[in-house]
Parts: sequence; structure tokens; C-alpha cells
Amino acid sequence: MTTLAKTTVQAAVRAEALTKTYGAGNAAVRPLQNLTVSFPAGRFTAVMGPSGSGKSTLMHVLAGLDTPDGGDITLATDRGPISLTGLTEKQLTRVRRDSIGFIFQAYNLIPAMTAEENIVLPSSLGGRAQVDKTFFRHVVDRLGLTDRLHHRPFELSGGQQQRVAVARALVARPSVVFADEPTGNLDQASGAEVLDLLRTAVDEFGQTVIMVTHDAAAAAVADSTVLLADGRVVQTREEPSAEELAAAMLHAGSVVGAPAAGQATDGGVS
Ligand SMILES: Nc1ncnc2c1ncn2[C@@H]1O[C@H](COP(=O)(O)OP(=O)(O)OP(=O)(O)O)[C@@H](O)[C@H]1O
Repeated sequence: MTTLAKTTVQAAVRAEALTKTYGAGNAAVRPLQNLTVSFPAGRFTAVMGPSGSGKSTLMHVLAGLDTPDGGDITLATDRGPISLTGLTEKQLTRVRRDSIGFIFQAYNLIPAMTAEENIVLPSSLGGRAQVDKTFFRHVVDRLGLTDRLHHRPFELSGGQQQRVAVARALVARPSVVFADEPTGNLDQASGAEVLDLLRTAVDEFGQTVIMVTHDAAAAAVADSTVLLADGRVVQTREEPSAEELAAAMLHAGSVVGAPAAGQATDGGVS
């Protein structure tokens, strides 16, 4: 019991026995199959797995963008732990706005708005307290966006657009930042820059980052990696090398759903 309590306190997000099914009968797809995982606060965790293993579904469900069919999700926030399951849509919207940042592969910026307007948009919705100007300047400066603030997305490169999206996710100081393939559309140099910024968010701003990636080199930037296969956690690794992760991905692809001998299988990475 003591261990469980300690794990709960240290976890930024904990998911217990998540299930999710799309469709019915023979056409049913089960992207989450009794999935339990814990993401420690103040750390950078990568989520990897074969295509269709449930990574994006997990991110969306953990971030309150989609609802699981069963299981529990607990998010540690400034106001204490919040269970996402059972919240009304209105309550969920508030939790997303106040405690969650999300970075999408396709940036998802508002085309008619400047970079600055995009960055502060979530913070200005719903009567929320305005963004901390000092922190805004710090983030924008660290992300190299100071002289791009008045540009619209179409006037920015892909890498710059993703940096705006990273700034948007960080400025409100959410409890946790989810990133779903944030480097998937970027060239290698821009991708490395975004990864460096996510690392900075953890190391300098003390934030929690959970990132889905297909790229073993990108995952190696994280502190630990959770490997999914067939809707379950099959392995967790602390500070793995890119080579170890590439080998683990091959293994997960060939032994879908079967935990590797001697590996952690409870989903806990804290
Ligand atoms: N809205 C949806 N409706 C029906 N099926 C869905 C939906 N979203 C996801 N799926 C299915 O659920 C499974 C898991 O999808 P998910 O996107 O979570 O996998 P993934 O690991 O992120 O894959 P990839 O690496 O290819 O992005 C897939 O078979 C997918 O087709």
C-alpha cells in the first residue's frame, strides 16, 4: 500500500485498466486493452509502438480529448489529483484548459491569428487568468520566436509553426504536456530543435512531457520509454539508447501483446 501511495503522489498522470473499442462485432477495433500506465511528474516520457498499437488513442484519452470505455485516469494538478473519468464535458473542458497542453503532429494553429495570438489563445479562453507575461517572454525567447510573434502561420516554416505550438502548450504551465508525433512533419534539424525544447520544458520549466514517436532517436531524448503493442504496455525502459529502442520496437512488432521475458510489464515508469 505504501508503494502504491508513493507512486500515486509522484505520477503526473496515472491510467488504470483503460479500455477503448471502436466499432462493433467483427469490425470492432480495440486500441486500448486493459492498459495501465503511470507517467512520473517532472519527467520526459516517450511512448512508442507499432502502427495501430493505440498510441494516439492513449494520448487523446489521457488528455481528455476522447473518453475511454472503461478504466480510470488520474491527473495530478495544482489543486490536487483529479479523476478524468466521470467528468461532464464542461468539467473536462476546464481541466483541459487549465492543466493540459497538447502538441499535434500537424501543429493545429489558427491560420488567421498571429503567432502571439495563437500562443495565448488557450490561456485567454473562458475567463481564465491572463498568461504570466514574464514566463511568456521567457518561453518565447527560449523558443527563438521573439521576432516572429506578429507573423501568421503561413509566413512561418514548419519548424517555426511547431515551435509556436510548443509555446502554446507551455505558456499556461499545464500539469502535463502531451505531444503526438511532434516531429513527424519536420526535417531532421527542425525536429531536433523541437525535441530540445521539450527537453528544456522538463529540465528548466519543471514540466511533464509525454510524447508519442515512431523515431527511436527522438525517444532516446526522453528519460524513459513506454512501449505499447496491441493496446497494452509491454515494456518500459529507463534512459534507453536509440539502438535499444529500435531493437525493442522490432520485438514489439513481432511479439504483439506478449510481454518480453524479464521486462517490466505493469506499465509503471515512476
Ligand atoms: N476514431 C476512430 N474510429 C475507428 N477506429 C479508430 C479510430 N481511431 C483509431 N482507430 C483505430 O484504432 C487503432 C489504434 O489507432 P491509434 O491511432 O491509436 O494507433 P497508433 O499506435 O497511434 O498508430 P500510428 O502509429 O499508425 O499513428 C487503429 O486500428 C485505428 O484504425
